Amino acid sequence: MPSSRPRRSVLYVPGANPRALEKALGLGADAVILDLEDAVAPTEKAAARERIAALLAVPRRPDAPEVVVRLNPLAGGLGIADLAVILPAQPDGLLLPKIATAADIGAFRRAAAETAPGVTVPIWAMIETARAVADPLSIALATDGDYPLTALVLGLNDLAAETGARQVRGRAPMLPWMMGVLAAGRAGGLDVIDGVFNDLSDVAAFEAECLQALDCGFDGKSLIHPRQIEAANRAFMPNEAALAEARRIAGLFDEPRHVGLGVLAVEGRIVERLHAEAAKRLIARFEVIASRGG
Ligand SMILES: CC(C)(COP(=O)(O)OP(=O)(O)OC[C@H]1O[C@@H](n2cnc3c(N)ncnc32)[C@H](O)[C@@H]1OP(=O)(O)O)[C@@H](O)C(=O)NCCC(=O)NCCSC(=O)C[C@H](O)C(=O)O
Ligand SMILES: [Mg+2]
Repeated sequence: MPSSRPRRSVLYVPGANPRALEKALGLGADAVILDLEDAVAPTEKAAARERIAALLAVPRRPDAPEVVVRLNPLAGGLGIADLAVILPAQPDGLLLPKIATAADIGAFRRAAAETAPGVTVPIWAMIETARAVADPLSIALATDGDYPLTALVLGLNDLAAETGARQVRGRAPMLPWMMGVLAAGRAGGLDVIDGVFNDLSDVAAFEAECLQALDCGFDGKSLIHPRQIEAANRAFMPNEAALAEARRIAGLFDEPRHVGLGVLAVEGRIVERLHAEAAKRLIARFEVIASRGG
C-alpha cells in the first residue's frame, strides 16, 4: 500500500555541503535525501558521512521532513562504509543507488544485517539503470524481509547516460520507462517519485514537468534546489475538490449499512473499497501537510 506520508517534494542535499545540510530540514520539503553518492566527490565521502550522522543524531521535530540518506553502491566498499556509520544513526529511510535487479536488494539486506544487527530501516530503491527499467516489477516485488522496500525513485540522469535516450521537454523518449516503473511500483504497493529536472532557470518547464508527473500518477518529484520545492508542493497538493470527494467516500464502507458490500453507487458513480482506501490515504497525507502549516 502506498504510504500516507506526503512525498510531494523530495530534495537532494549534498552531504559535502555543510550549509545546505544545515538548512535542509527547514526548507519546506516533504522529504530530504541527504546524499553520499553522486553529489559527493570521492575525497569528501568520509567527512560527508560523519556530517550526516551528526545531523541525524539531533532529535527531529514531529513536523520535520522525512530524512532519507542515499548510500553509495555496495560494490567497491563505499556502501559498506556508509552503512556502518549511517545505519546506527537510524534515518527514516535509506536510498539505494543503481539498483539493477532484485538480487541487489537482497545483497543490501544481508550487508545491513551484518553491519548493524537489529537495526531496521525502510529502503527506497533508485531506478536508473537500463536493467532496472527493463524489469522494474521484479525489483518492486522484492518487498519481503527486514528493511522493507517502500519507495522507488527515478534517476533519469543516469538512465539517459546509459541508454542514450535524450532528456527533452515533454520526456517522450522516457515516458514508456517512467510508466513501466510507476505500474511496477504500484503493483508492489510502493510510492514512486519522479526524477529531477536539471534546468534551474526554466521555471515554467519545471512546473509543467511536475504536472506531467502528477498526471502520470507519481507521488512527488525529486528536486535539486530549494527553489523547486514550492512549485512541487503546489502541483502535488490534493486540491479542494479531490479532498471533498475523499471525505465523502472515505468512511462509506465503515458504515454499518454498508458492511459486506464491495461496491456502492454515489451520486451516479461507482465507488469501490479501493477508492475508499485511496481516499483515506489522501486525507492522511493532507492532514500531515496541514499540520506543518502547508
Ligand atoms: C545546483 C547547486 C550546486 C546550486 O548550489 P548553489 O550555487 O549554492 O545555489 P544557490 O546559491 O542558489 O543556493 C541558495 C541557497 O540554498 C542552499 N542550497 C542550494 N542547494 C541546496 C540543496 N540542494 N539543499 C539545501 N540547500 C541548498 C545554498 O546553500 C544557499 O544557501 P545560503 O548560503 O544560505 O544562501 C545545488 O543546489 C546542489 O548541489 N543541488 C543538489 C545537486 C545534487 O544533489 N545532485 C545529485 C542528485 S540528482 C541525481 O543524482 C538524481 C539521479 O541519481 C539521477 O541519476 O538522475
Ligand atoms: Mg543517479
